[in-house]
Amino acid sequence: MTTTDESNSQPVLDVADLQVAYGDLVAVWGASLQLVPGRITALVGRNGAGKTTLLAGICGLLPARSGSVALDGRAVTGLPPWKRVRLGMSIVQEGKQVFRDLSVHDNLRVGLRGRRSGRGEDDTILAELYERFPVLGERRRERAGALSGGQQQMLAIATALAARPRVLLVDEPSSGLAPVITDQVFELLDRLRGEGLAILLVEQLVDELLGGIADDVVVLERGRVTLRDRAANLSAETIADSIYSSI
Ligand SMILES: Nc1ncnc2c1ncn2[C@@H]1O[C@H](COP(=O)(O)OP(=O)(O)OP(=O)(O)O)[C@@H](O)[C@H]1O
Repeated sequence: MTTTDESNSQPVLDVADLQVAYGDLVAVWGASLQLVPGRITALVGRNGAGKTTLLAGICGLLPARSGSVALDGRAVTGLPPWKRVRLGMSIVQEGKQVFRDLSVHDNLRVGLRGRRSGRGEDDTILAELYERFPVLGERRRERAGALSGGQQQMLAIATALAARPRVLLVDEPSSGLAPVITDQVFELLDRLRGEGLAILLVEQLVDELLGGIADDVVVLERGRVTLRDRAANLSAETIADSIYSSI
């Protein structure tokens, strides 16, 4: 595996030697990575490499077989997902995961429930989200299922943001979206990075990643990390070589 210097910032998320399995089928064999505030780490690899499984292990949707996950230095490895959300880690799962039969507003209210603090701030957070996502404000009373695919993806991200995370895990947000909408999603992630979020982004669009959205790249191949480096040090060819190294 290739590794280079990490950022000077303290990691907010530290994943160490994490192994995740479905019964006897081990899908992730001891993956390690760190996320720091204000940086986007891209997680790439071909279909079935274990990216979604790794995200599930990090956020607690799947149990760790071994290894650890620490958030701000606190071990969260054995905690259920909702507790990790309360501690500051939110996930946007693949496939525009929204409650299609609930209104836009009620979807966001579900997201608010992930927060640790009381309800006093709910209106402030909702107002901030509608300011950030004006189209969601305009369509707040409509069923989420009536939104376009891009708007549903934005709603899924907004719902994750309602919990005010410091770490955001995002699984292939470009999936099924037109390039112009994908650009909008990446612009949003760029702004969130600027606001200090630590982001782990599963993405197949390697050219887009190297075009500025990724600060760091982690390649997963058959459940193992085969490359970890700053995006600035990498070319699309290097990444492709690593992704397909075992063919
Ligand atoms: N629910 C499941 N039960 C059993 N095996 C699974 C399950 N989900 C995924 N797998 C297997 O785990 C391995 C990793 O799958 P995973 O979905 O994490 O890969 P991925 O890199 O996210 O792929 P993709 O890019 O297609 O989403 C694959 O061999 C897959 O078949």
